[in-house]
Amino acid sequence: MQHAIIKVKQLQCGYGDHVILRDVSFEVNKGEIITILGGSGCGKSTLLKHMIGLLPAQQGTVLIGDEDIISAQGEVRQRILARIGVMYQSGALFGSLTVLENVMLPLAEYTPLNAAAREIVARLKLRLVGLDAYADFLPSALSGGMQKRAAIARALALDPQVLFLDEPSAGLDPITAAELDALILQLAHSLHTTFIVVTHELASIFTIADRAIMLDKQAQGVIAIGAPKTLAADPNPRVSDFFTRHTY
Ligand SMILES: Nc1ncnc2c1ncn2[C@@H]1O[C@H](COP(=O)(O)OP(=O)(O)OP(=O)(O)O)[C@@H](O)[C@H]1O
Repeated sequence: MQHAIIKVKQLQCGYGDHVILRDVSFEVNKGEIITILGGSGCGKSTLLKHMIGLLPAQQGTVLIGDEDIISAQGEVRQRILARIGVMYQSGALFGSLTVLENVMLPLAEYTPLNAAAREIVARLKLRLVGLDAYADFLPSALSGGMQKRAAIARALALDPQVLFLDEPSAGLDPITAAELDALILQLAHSLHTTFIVVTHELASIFTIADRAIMLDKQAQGVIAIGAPKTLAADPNPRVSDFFTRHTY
């Protein structure tokens, strides 16, 4: 039986009174890789930011496990946040800290581990993403693809059940982007982590996604959910045209 680890229910999100997405409802099963798709400005990042509790929802709930990240406060909120890892589009590594120190940061913030234990855990995460030899480098000394891997290692620091990635292949060449896809698949299979990935990249979508959620600016919401192959053959052209790069 499938076990939903995330349940988004009638979520309405936006900024202030301005609504970007309405009535968004879907579930994500444990271990699934879900991609969030849609044209520029349709609200992919906005949805992601609501799902990680960074922005207040106008309506609805986002259950992670059985707890609502939207309304959670204090200790409950911290507990939910410790269950998720996030990689932002830019990678957002601290430039003045080494790669190892970057990965150790969440461990200092959320765990009682001492410095020696934090280092052991952080080195393990760097090994998982193939960067163990680069622990003492500053992020600026790494290539774009390696910076993304380091950011994923940091997002993995707390052994999250769910990893959110915002456009992980942005700015990468196709070969490096494909290597990152392979890493995502490897992590999903070996750690059974659930992935929610915002991406425009068709190659990535077909490679990694079990299911895709398509948002639409005009509809202000979800217009399709399903396996990429199914969406590519959807009778609604607003869905299938995304896969053939048809423009309006
Ligand atoms: N901080 C903000 N305040 C007000 N409006 C915002 C803010 N951030 C984004 N928006 C608006 O919300 C809408 C959705 O933006 P969002 O960045 O979520 O789209 P997206 O699908 O991720 O786009 P892209 O693919 O271009 O990154 C856009 O119209 C954008 O102008």
